[in-house]
Amino acid sequence: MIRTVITGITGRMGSTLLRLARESGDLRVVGGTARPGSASVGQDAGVATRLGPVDVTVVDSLERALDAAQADVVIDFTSAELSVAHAKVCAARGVALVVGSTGFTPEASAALAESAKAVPIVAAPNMSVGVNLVIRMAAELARVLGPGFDVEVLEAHHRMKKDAPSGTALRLADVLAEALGRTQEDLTFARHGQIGARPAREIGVQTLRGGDVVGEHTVYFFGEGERIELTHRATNRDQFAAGALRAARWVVGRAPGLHDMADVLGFQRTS
Ligand SMILES: NC(=O)C1=CN([C@@H]2O[C@H](COP(=O)(O)OP(=O)(O)OC[C@H]3O[C@@H](n4cnc5c(N)ncnc54)[C@H](OP(=O)(O)O)[C@@H]3O)[C@@H](O)[C@H]2O)C=CC1
Ligand SMILES: O=C(O)C1=N[C@H](C(=O)O)C[C@H](O)C1
Repeated sequence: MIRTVITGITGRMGSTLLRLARESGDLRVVGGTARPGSASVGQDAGVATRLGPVDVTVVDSLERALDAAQADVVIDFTSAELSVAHAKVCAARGVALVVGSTGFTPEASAALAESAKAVPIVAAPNMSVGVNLVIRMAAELARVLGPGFDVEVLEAHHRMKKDAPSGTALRLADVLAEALGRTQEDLTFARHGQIGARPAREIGVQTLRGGDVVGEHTVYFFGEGERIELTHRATNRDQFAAGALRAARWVVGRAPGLHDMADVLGFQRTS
């Protein structure tokens, strides 16, 4: 059994992870955390998430969770800031980590990489196998279609999402830029007013927010007389959680290092 701690266990992803881990047969949830002061601290995690008792008491810090139970891996879908702090705790305690949080600044990414010198970490903005295939396919399409096509990325998420553009849209933009020999300077995140003709090198990244949209990403390749649209639509969170559990199985026992879902899935890296 892989002894697993889930941070933010009552969150949208945390509760999905708890449900799927419980059904998995090979992962045992031995700890869970929630925000200090949250009503769920001190409750059974299964009761707090309406799954039914799981005999895991929610605590208010990762340190407390790791003091209370020996763990092989921590799965963290909270926020970039908190994931950096959790990675430091994992590094100090020698526990492997899976990070699904998004919204990383360059400094936060560097801090995560620092912790990965001590323990193995898998971090990816999207843990769905389908999305990771779409990312690969987008890079391949860009390489084959070349500069004659204008490339745009559109993402849509629920009204509660805190970061924009989504981590997945940013990853798509990065792999598209690399495939097309473009740079971060070529990424455009907003258009308004007299913007003039579209620069040929531009890669647009646009954001929609509303309702309960789980996660949608489309890459448009606009050509002359034709266009290609590559779309992924998540209709629930199970595939993100299933990917994270797959990453947890993969990361336990690895040497220290920072890994992506592409490594977990055995893909060649695209960026
Ligand atoms: N990689 C992937 O495949 C995916 C990534 N994500 C990313 O995962 C992250 C979480 O998303 P989502 O589950 O929708 O967000 P939620 O807000 O539902 O979950 C985050 C949870 O973390 C809790 N939390 C806040 N502070 C602490 C703390 N100090 N200690 C412990 N827990 C804390 C929150 O509690 P409270 O509600 O009280 O603030 C909340 O329950 C986001 O960055 C999102 O973009 C999401 C889906 C898929
Ligand atoms: O916050 C979300 O919900 C999601 N966030 C991830 C992202 O930012 O790419 C992945 C997924 O689309 C859901």
